[in-house]
Amino acid sequence: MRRSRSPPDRRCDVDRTYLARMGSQEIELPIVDLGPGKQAALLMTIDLPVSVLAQAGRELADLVRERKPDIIVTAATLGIPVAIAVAPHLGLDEYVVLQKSRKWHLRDSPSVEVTSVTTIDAQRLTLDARRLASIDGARVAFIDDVISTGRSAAAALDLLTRHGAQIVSVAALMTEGDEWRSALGESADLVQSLGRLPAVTEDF
Ligand SMILES: O=P(O)(O)OC[C@H]1O[C@H](OP(=O)(O)OP(=O)(O)O)[C@H](O)[C@@H]1O
Repeated sequence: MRRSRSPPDRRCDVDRTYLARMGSQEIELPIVDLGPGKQAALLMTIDLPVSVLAQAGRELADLVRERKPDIIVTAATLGIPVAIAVAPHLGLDEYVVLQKSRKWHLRDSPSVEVTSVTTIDAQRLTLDARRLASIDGARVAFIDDVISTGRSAAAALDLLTRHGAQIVSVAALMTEGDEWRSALGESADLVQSLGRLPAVTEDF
């Protein structure tokens, strides 16, 4: 695959990749279809080299640290490696995952419906009832890989605040476009990230 060395935020129209700046690092992302007439530069944390994600975790922790979180909460699936990369740099050994798989042991746990930018059908974010005590009254940093429409983060914040969380940061490796600002409302001011991807568009 031919690599373009264009600066961040330049669109690469031939090789179908996009070079983005994520903190101190440059990452090359595939441009993919996200439904009829919609394309995006796709950041998948499972496709990043371990060393790149580790460095990003250090740098995202450097941003979040000033908010003094007691605990990190993330959303399955692709936010999990980000939470694990960030936590040690904040001196945190515990994190909570809002799960998406329907499980017998979660059938009595609180949940909320969500449809993200990538998904075709609605999913549910579930907060394991056994972890409610870790959330109630805690300063929570919600950490995800990407914030695009903002619907996942907004749903997560709704679920967490209903169970006593004080949200002090909504952090992501990258934001995508600006749609998330309206979805998050006042909580948009809490967003921290290492970079920005172009909006999902018809003509990438
Ligand atoms: O701002 P939004 O439009 O909500 O998009 C962002 C969300 O989309 C992705 O998750 P996805 O729903 O693809 O699930 P996955 O992590 O399980 O792949 C990503 O991990 C975020 O949680």
